[in-house]
Amino acid sequence: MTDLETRHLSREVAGRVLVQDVSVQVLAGEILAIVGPSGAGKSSFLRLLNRLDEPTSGTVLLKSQDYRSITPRELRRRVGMVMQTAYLLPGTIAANIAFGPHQRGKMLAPAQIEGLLERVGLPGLADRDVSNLSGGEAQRVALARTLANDPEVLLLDEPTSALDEASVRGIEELILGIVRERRMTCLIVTHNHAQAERLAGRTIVMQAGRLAAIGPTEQVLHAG
Ligand SMILES: Nc1ncnc2c1ncn2[C@@H]1O[C@H](COP(=O)(O)OP(=O)(O)OP(=O)(O)O)[C@@H](O)[C@H]1O
Repeated sequence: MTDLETRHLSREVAGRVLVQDVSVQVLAGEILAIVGPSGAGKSSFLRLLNRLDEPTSGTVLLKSQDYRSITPRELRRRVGMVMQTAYLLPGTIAANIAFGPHQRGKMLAPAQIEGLLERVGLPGLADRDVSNLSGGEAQRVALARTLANDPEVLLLDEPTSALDEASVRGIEELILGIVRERRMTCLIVTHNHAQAERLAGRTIVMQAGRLAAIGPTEQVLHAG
């Protein structure tokens, strides 16, 4: 089943085309990698998918529904995003995780917060202040914070590129496990081809804002 579809998605800023006519269908439970040279528009493309940026033309369908008919807040709940560096709010880990649901008037019980922390490998750390977390721990909190919103789609923008090699593998395992368990749809921007091969069944190559290739990861990355 197609969970997320882009139709002729384009974004132009000041006469410059950042994303050009990208049409792609992503299936429920699928991890799709987005690779390509620096400046190819990978992050720009991802940011269109939860309307952090507005497309100039084209649209996105979420479970066949045009995303322009979904309020931005609801859209961002359903389409969660984790960036290269975790932008956490000052305070405790628990407060960060409770933030999204709280904004929608929903209080998370301590047991729910602990359940999320256990899932991301940080049991018992609810009361820890986020100011002294390692990069890997902060990314785990960012993932838990996103999962607290119960999203259907997970957007990951270079989620491990700021981490040391040991943390990278841990976060990759976590992503694979979570996507499998929750049958989420996941798009991950990565410059690391080995990572794309470890995580993604299919891969998109972007070049100069366009979709230059799409297909099974190994096939796409070893073509030409
Ligand atoms: N808001 C903006 N206004 C103008 N130009 C922008 C804006 N955001 C990004 N760009 C430009 O658009 C191009 C695509 O940027 P983008 O960050 O999407 O590429 P990328 O493929 O993710 O690159 P990288 O791998 O280096 O992160 C770049 O040339 C960038 O400078």
